Amino acid sequence: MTTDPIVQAVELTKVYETRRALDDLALRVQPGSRFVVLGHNGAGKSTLLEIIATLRVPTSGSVRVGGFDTVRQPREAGRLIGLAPQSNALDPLATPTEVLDFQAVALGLGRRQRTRRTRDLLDLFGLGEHRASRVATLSGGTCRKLDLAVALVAEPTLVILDEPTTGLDPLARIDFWAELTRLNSDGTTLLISTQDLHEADVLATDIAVLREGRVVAQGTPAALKQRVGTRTLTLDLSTDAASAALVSSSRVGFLPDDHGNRVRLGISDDPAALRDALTEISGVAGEITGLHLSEPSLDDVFVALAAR
Ligand SMILES: Nc1ncnc2c1ncn2[C@@H]1O[C@H](COP(=O)(O)OP(=O)(O)OP(=O)(O)O)[C@@H](O)[C@H]1O
Repeated sequence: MTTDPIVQAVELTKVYETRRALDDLALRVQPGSRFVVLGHNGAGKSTLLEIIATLRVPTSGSVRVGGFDTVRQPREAGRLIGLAPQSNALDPLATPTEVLDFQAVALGLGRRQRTRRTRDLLDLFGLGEHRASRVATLSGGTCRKLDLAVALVAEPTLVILDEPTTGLDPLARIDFWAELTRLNSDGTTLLISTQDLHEADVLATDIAVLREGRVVAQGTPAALKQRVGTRTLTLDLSTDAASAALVSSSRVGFLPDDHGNRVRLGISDDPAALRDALTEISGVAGEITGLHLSEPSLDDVFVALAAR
């Protein structure tokens, strides 16, 4: 069964003066997914998210959100979207209660509705104890939760987050990822940009890898890893000399590692390749002191794509 995408970008191009930030880009985001746009600095992530969020106009091509064209029907499209921007745009002197209430006023909610919505969102993100503290005194993680709460005031079906965990410490990031997953489990679609491979791996149901304004790969994390990554066999030998001898004589392609006594081999499921690798390992000079097989990672995906 196919469902209509919540976001569909077609032949999307954005040129800033002479700089082509997006180049004939195509993208489909399915409802209910956690869709991560992954790319280095300058890949075009913010530009893409801002066009989808109706904040920028493309040079050519189009984006539809929930079927509404973001240029011709920005109000209709915008009603479906909650945006948590990249930079911290919160007023440092306001309290979380005031920040949320201000957003509710901007959306035209009545007083009773505003009070209820503010209270519910403070509860949802465990922000109750900070309700009357000034934003300037809150931790980075708490501010990011408040950013997310602001994006949710309008009860959007699509939440867009631009590099949401930049600057957070590891525990705050894990906590924030849990909030995002919980939010998504209620059916909200998440569209997230990041340059962090680990974040993409933890969060994404779908990933689009962006490079120089183009989608160079798209799929589930598992599919992307399978597509470009082979498993890696790591072997520790008792001496550096034994590992050097294996590397120089290897026919299956053992490579040296930073650790002098360690060698690595990219390995596939092909039975003949496996047999050849095992034959070489069994003939190794010296003792094998460690053996480890690791699954392909998103790092492998990135390295493979960067080499093309
Ligand atoms: N307002 C602008 N005027 C001119 N060039 C811009 C503008 N905004 C972005 N660019 C350029 O467009 C390209 C894409 O930028 P964008 O901010 O979309 O990338 P990004 O992947 O979000 O990068 P980052 O991770 O650093 O935020 C970059 O080369 C950037 O310098």
